[in-house]
Amino acid sequence: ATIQQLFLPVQPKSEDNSNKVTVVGAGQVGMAAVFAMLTQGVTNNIALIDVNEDKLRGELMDLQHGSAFLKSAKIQASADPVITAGSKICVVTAGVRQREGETRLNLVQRNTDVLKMIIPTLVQYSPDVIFIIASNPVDILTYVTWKLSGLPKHRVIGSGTNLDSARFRYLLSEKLSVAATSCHGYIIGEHGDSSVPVWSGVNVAGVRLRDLNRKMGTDTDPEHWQELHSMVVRSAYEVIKLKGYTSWAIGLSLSQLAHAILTNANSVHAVSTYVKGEHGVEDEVFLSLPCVLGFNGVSDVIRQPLTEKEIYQLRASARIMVQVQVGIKF
Ligand SMILES: O=C1N[C@](c2ccsc2)(c2cccc(Oc3ccc(F)cc3)n2)CC(O)=C1Sc1ccccc1Cl
Repeated sequence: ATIQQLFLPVQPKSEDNSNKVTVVGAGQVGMAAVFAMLTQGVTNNIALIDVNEDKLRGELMDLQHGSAFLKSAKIQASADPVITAGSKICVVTAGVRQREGETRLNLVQRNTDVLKMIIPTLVQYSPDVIFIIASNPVDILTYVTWKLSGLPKHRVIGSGTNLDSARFRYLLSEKLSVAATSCHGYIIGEHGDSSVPVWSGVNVAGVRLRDLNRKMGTDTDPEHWQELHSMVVRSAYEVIKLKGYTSWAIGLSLSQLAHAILTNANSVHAVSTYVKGEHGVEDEVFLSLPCVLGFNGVSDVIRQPLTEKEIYQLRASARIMVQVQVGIKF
């Protein structure tokens, strides 16, 4: 037959799971992350999990139809977690969205109930997995995943303020007319409205902007740099109002985190990590700090010198995390 004539079989093809990534949740964030990882060549082995089988099938077919434009990607999609076996990374975007007027604790409990069903199974199929949590509220759900997974804390990471920092760097790049990749600055702490910009670290080519304007980030700053951080928060709400969700920036940020881990880059990223013992935080909470990411997840946390005010804000967030965490039914 034709195929026999075409091929002389030499040996079975190998199963390569060396860069296998599972994405849980085929929603806007999950699919943006999948698309970013495939088009950036972060991985060519993806398992996509969701409860909605029709959505999964549609996304799988649509992605497979792009194969001629991708580097021989192997894409699987199923509601059955067996396809995730042997994953190096599992990106969790699954979760329910906050309802009108819903309390954060209620949202946390509903998302915890989702995680209770999937995290233990994912660890069984991929015991060496590293989790990257993107579901909200991300800092608390990263803690929940750590507890449910039983994995060491360096193997459970939250996207945290990676997106906040990316938006901050974009706004800075617009203000300075310099590429965002050359504008450095970290937003740390609790993801979202209460995040903490570390003004002392904002720099271009190592030149600290605060050395040029000592009032930077204070209420008496004539240049109102604090406005840049407020814009980070406001733009999140603006995007929701305009398109109903966010996807591209968070998808790219998740792809970058996966890339750092899969290539053992040891590059530094603001991600939500176990911060007990740092900056005077005494509780078992996850907040964002600059972390060195490689094959084993977080290898180091960067110890930035912080102002009294920055430390106070971190500790205030830690107290709020604990208040919500003690109310969670595992
Ligand atoms: O860009 C984003 N889109 C979001 C969203 C909401 C519905 S779909 C996606 C979004 C936007 C605004 C508030 C908002 O409020 C929430 C709601 C629940 C929750 F647990 C955390 C934040 N969520 C999720 C989210 O975390 C971001 S990033 C962000 C959010 C607020 C301030 C600063 C930043 Cl950097």
